[in-house]
Amino acid sequence: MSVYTSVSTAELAQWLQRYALGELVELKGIAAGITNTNYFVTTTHGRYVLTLFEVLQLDELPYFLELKSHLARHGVACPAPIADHNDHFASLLAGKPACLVSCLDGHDVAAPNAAQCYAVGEMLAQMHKASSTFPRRMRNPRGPEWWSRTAAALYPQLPAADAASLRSEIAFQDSHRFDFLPQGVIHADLFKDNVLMDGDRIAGFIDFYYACNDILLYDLAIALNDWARDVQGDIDAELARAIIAGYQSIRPLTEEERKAWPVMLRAAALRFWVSRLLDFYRPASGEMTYTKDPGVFQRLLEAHRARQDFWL
Ligand SMILES: Nc1ncnc2c1ncn2[C@@H]1O[C@H](COP(=O)(O)OP(=O)(O)O)[C@@H](O)[C@H]1O
Ligand SMILES: N[C@@H](CCOP(=O)(O)O)C(=O)O
Repeated sequence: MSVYTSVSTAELAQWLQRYALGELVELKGIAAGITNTNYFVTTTHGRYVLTLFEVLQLDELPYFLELKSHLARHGVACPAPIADHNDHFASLLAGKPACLVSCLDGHDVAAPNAAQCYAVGEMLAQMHKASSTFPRRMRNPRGPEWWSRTAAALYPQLPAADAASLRSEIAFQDSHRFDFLPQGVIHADLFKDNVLMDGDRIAGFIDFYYACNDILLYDLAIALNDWARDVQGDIDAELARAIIAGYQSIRPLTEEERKAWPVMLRAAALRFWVSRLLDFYRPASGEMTYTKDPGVFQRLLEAHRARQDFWL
């Protein structure tokens, strides 16, 4: 149950007075989620999601909340943050930075079909286009400098063959930088559990807290590596083609992006292999995460290395 910070109805009713949302009717904890505390909040005006941030500080929130607001304003499916009477999206509640966003219909899907993959690709391209006018910037906290530094700290703990494989991929990625490719705001973690689906329609992208400015193609690679992965852990060609086709229906890839695509798929697998290794070997004390299997992305990376056809 991911309710780390308890909020009483009295405390919330008092806090809600800073909004034009009516009176509190119901407060219900949300079991899903890993990092933050989430509640469904029903008021006399409607239904919202309350997030209490367990890691991010109040002054770190504007990029993420203003990005969601910008995207929602442009019709991208994502929760819209609600502003209070001071025109702020976030303030302290129960000692934690907290915000309210619109509540979306839909659920995450564990085994998507091709139509759902197409819809995710299409919405991702819409997000990339809509964020081109977003004025704030955020560097990627988990880019090449981070994965090199993190891997260096992990090598002594890894089995020798895994360390060698990781070293060789980092060297390969270092020799293939693509800073000249189209850049913009990327979600950077568009896994299946970060998209709410209503049938084949996208109800909304959620969990924007790795969003940053980076290479757009890299975001498509991150999404494909999760959405199109089959139960054996390799990529299902039909689902891969669907997500790429959905993306290109809105933003066709350039010739340079098509050339970079195989390397980008490997970079996207590397990033999550390293973060899962970090969680596995160095769980931060008191960190409230469930360890996910790093081997999933190690095997996917090895499959990408051996591949000839990349579904373009
Ligand atoms: N705007 C929303 N509308 C409906 N449900 C939401 C919304 N935001 C989050 N949820 C629900 O809360 C769960 C946890 O949200 P998530 O952002 O993944 O949390 P965490 O930041 O803790 O990982 C989601 O799986 C979803 O069920
Ligand atoms: N989608 C990632 C995990 C994202 O990080 P978290 O901090 O939200 O757990 C993965 O599956 O590795």
